[in-house]
Amino acid sequence: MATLGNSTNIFWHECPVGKLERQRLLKQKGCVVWITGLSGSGKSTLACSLNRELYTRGKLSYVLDGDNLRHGLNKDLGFKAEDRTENIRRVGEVAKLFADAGLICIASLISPYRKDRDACRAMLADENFIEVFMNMPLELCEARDSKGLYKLARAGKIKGFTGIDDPYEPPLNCEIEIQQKDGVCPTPGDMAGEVVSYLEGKGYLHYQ
Ligand SMILES: Nc1ncnc2c1ncn2[C@@H]1O[C@H](COP(=O)(O)OS(=O)(=O)O)[C@@H](OP(=O)(O)O)[C@H]1O
Ligand SMILES: Nc1ncnc2c1ncn2[C@@H]1O[C@H](COP(=O)(O)OP(=O)(O)O)[C@@H](O)[C@H]1O
Repeated sequence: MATLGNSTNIFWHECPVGKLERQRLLKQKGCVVWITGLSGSGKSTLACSLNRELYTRGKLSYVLDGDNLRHGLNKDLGFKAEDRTENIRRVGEVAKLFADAGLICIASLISPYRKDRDACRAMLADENFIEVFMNMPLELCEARDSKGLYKLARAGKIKGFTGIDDPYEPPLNCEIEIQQKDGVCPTPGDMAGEVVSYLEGKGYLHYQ
């Protein structure tokens, strides 16, 4: 019996089919690929490209995209610091469930605060949390401005916009960093390929 947060008198119920059996069934290992970076840095692009590449290889993955989750699970949250923290905590918990289900869970959120990302890492066995930093310059993200939000933020019409008047704390020890080479951004396929190579090398795409 335990007390956790506001929940009292609660018990953990173990099911007979466990993570190992699910992984054997799927012939892969469950993990979380956590993509962090500024708005417009290419998080959703990488998430979708990686999702497609894994599917092509017969591997099951699922994308948890920050923007999309704010249409449902997280629609009660805004962008002040405590809301972002709760947003990341919830997605971290959901991602943990997907990884436990045996899937390669791809979470793509700005997740601007280091302590929030580290808290998600701490929810999983360390090697099962693969942090991917979209290290793109603000100038590039702002020039892309695919949703017109940077323009609104610069005009003061959106307050607390990440990179403009709200902080982004880059990872200190991420597993993968995606950046421009000679001023050129890798293609979506190349970005996905880099993550697939990492997963392959660490044995996530097989189960023996
Ligand atoms: N104030 C402010 N700051 C940053 N982003 C904003 C803001 N207001 C709205 N948006 C839009 O919300 C998307 C980011 O949602 P996330 O859930 O990923 O953000 S966070 O991780 O909680 O910081 C983000 O989507 P992406 O561009 O895909 O990153 C924006 O479209
Ligand atoms: N590697 C890339 N090469 C060229 N354009 C890209 C690349 N990644 C993203 N983009 C473009 O940049 C814009 C923002 O990408 P998006 O994936 O929506 O970023 P985020 O999810 O981080 O906000 C989109 O118009 C997208 O097509």
